[in-house]
Amino acid sequence: MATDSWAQAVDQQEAAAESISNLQLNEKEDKPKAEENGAKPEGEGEKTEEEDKEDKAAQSLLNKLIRSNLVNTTNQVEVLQRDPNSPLYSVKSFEELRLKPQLLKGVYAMGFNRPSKIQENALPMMLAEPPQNLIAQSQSGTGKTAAFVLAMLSHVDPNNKWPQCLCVSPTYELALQTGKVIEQMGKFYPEVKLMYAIRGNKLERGVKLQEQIVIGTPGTVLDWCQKLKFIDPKKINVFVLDEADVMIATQGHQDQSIRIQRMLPKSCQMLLFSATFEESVWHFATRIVPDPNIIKLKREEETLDTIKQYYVLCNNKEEKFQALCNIYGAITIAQAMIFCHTRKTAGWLAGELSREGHQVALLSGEMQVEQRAAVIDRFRNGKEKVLVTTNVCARGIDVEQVSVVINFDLPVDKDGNPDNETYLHRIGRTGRFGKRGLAINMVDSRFSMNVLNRIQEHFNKKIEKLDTDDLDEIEKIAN
Ligand SMILES: Nc1ncnc2c1ncn2[C@@H]1O[C@H](COP(=O)(O)OP(=O)(O)OP(=O)(O)O)[C@@H](O)[C@H]1O
Repeated sequence: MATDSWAQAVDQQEAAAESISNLQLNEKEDKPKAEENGAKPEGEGEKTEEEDKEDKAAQSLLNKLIRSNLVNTTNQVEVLQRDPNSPLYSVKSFEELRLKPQLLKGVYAMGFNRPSKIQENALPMMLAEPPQNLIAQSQSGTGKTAAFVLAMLSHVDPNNKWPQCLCVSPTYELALQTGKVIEQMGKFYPEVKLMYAIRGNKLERGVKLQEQIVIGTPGTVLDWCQKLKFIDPKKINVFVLDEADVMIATQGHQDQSIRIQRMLPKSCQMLLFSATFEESVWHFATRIVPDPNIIKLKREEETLDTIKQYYVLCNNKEEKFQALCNIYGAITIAQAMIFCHTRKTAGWLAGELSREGHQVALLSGEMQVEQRAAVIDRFRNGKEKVLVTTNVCARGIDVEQVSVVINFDLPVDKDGNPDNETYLHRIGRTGRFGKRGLAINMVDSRFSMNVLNRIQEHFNKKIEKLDTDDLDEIEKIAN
């Protein structure tokens, strides 16, 4: 998807300060032919699900909405200190951090008993005197937000009635989510006030903010510092840039963030967080954060080792549906996720399945993020047994109890090449959920057979053929 259209989407969203649904723009009619053949979607200016995938901001928000606790990982944190000779502190308890009592109370009230893996190292660095700069990368749900919120709250002086901490987030909704964490953690520290620098928030000219923490989107924060002078950037002593990987998807946001950073004093502590760390994020991070300490926590690797993989040969989507019914008729499936390439197929399939009497949940790109979060929640709680979805909606979402994954359409990128990474995400398991699983791929054309073969080669794991007209054969795969 072109960066420009994404940028435009974000700008519109900020301007309207409305719901996240504005991010799902202008979907035109799907092209049924391409979809039925399993061929790659052709699109001139058409926004397909694969392009929606780029919608990282919505994905990130979805993850936040459905996450109720920390993501566990057995990987070790990697720490690169700016000064390798200085001792490396890590803490195993929040007491060791000598937090203000009202903050410690806030942390415990949130149900945190001990620092998360990334917090063990990040918190001592962020709270050190003199302040240290930090670039931290770890997947969503590992405790980054809680860490920098605690650092901001620790560094403000509530007696000073001006902004001292500035936090920029890629979208209005993400800023609000972080704001909620600030409010929760600062519950017993009511002297500290928070202000949202987002486009819908209009202040009178000439006002000087009295709130100690300002959180907002880059464009508005820049305006408030530069043009409108609501904030004196020279008095900021902590600058946080959150979700750097989402931020850089918009060129405008990158430039604005850099311009904000340049207005801040040299002594200001700079902190940058990202869920991923590709080259472009790294390049941006080093422009925002001089002399950084670096903390990285690797994602847990997914593997196909404990998964039995099959494919079924069909001619069209009706046959694929029939094959699915045969599978359901032969084996007991507690919960399954079924992936389709387009919203249209997903909608059709969900309808057919519920006509067959299945309790089906449908996740679709035109749903608002909050609605999607609610659907995932219901499915997780077992209220529905089948979740039909396109890739974009379910990306990065772990539903531990799902034992069967069906690729009604195989994952391909926008050029029609196999999307191995997505295949692994859908089907693979991390060590944590090391249960055995079953994956069934529907093949309905020479094109999709070719995709399947290439996926097989890529992972060097055999995908067995399954005859869904043979009930005995299907029964065997469940054992
Ligand atoms: N030390 C902790 N103990 C228990 N729960 C924690 C701790 N730190 C954070 N959490 C909780 O874990 C979840 C994820 O934390 P947090 O949002 O800080 O992670 P993140 O890495 O910023 O992820 P995201 O970018 O998706 O928000 C939240 O529900 C948060 O309340």
